Amino acid sequence: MVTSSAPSETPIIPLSEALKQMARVTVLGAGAWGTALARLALSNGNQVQIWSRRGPSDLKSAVADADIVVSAISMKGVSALASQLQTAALKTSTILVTATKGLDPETTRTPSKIFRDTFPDNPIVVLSGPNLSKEIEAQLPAATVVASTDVDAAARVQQVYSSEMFRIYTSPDPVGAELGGTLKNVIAIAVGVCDGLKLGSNAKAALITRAIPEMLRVGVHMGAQVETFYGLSGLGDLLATCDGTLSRNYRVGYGLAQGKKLDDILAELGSTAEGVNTAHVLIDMANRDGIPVPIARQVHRLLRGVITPQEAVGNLMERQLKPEACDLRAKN
Ligand SMILES: NC(=O)C1=CN([C@@H]2O[C@H](COP(=O)(O)OP(=O)(O)OC[C@H]3O[C@@H](n4cnc5c(N)ncnc54)[C@H](O)[C@@H]3O)[C@@H](O)[C@H]2O)C=CC1
Ligand SMILES: O=C(CO)COP(=O)(O)O
Repeated sequence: MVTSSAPSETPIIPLSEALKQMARVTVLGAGAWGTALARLALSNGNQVQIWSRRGPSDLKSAVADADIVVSAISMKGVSALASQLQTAALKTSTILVTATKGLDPETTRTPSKIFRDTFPDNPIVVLSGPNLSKEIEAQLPAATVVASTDVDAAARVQQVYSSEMFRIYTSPDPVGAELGGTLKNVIAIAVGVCDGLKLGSNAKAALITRAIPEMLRVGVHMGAQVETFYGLSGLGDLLATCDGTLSRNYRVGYGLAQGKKLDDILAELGSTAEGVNTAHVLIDMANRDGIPVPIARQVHRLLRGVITPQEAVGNLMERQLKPEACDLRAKN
């Protein structure tokens, strides 16, 4: 039997009881992830509707009665969507869940920060973890994190989404949870290059491991908690996304290593690979604030066509020698 809730001193609620408290859920975005999140909520007995910018329903009526609004659109649309939602006069009791993994190109804000700035009175929850949508749609077991500074809102989303096939943990660190999911996309591009060049298991292990201090440096700089990066939304998502061809970001790197053009790879994918935009935003931030991100920097140069995949590998291998110890304030 699946149970909700976490610490041992809190009462354990049988899932069947939790499901009686069904919610009205509106999912924004009918792409791969929005569709999967709508299905998960529906199969738990919730009342679900899905809104998409090209669909027939208007946003205002789609969110009017919602207890929970889940935003699962690409990063490029989040800022405009938040403004549209403001016009739609969202109720302040509505829980806003963001499932997007990206950074705003104009402001470097995460989606939860955009929603927080636009809706200061609404509970904001981040949903993030190792959740390749194809596996979720195939009803394979998965786990994720719902993170919020509002403990009750996180618990409510946990209850609405938890099932025998989708295990949900709460966290008090929304920024850490969404940054883990966002930053690993850039690393997945690097790992795709590594595999595409057939550099072997040693190189891949080194790349993934060295990515962790890099992600931590950015995370700490942006106000995230270190331990979050060692959980499902950090290390967990990094491993899932770097595992192979189910990840679109990995496929971007793999294609580049095969000599394909970025535009052709993206056209072939036909869906979102957030790591491309994230690399640009991240490097702007790293340059501005002096954050060392050596792997992301090589990915960025490769995406811009300034270096070849082989040169990216050489540039990483030939950096100045140093101790391994992970200094979060390292200068190189
Ligand atoms: N597919 C997956 O396995 C997972 C995806 N995510 C994240 O979810 C987000 C969406 O990804 P997918 O659904 O896979 O991508 P997708 O490419 O399948 O769908 C993107 C969706 O965003 C909408 N959209 C794009 N620009 C928009 C705009 N300007 N205004 C309104 N809507 C807009 C599209 O109409 C579409 O519904 C990304 O940030 C991704 O990193 C997170 C976890 C898993
Ligand atoms: O975030 C994801 C899995 O957790 C999806 O990864 P991709 O966007 O690389 O397909």
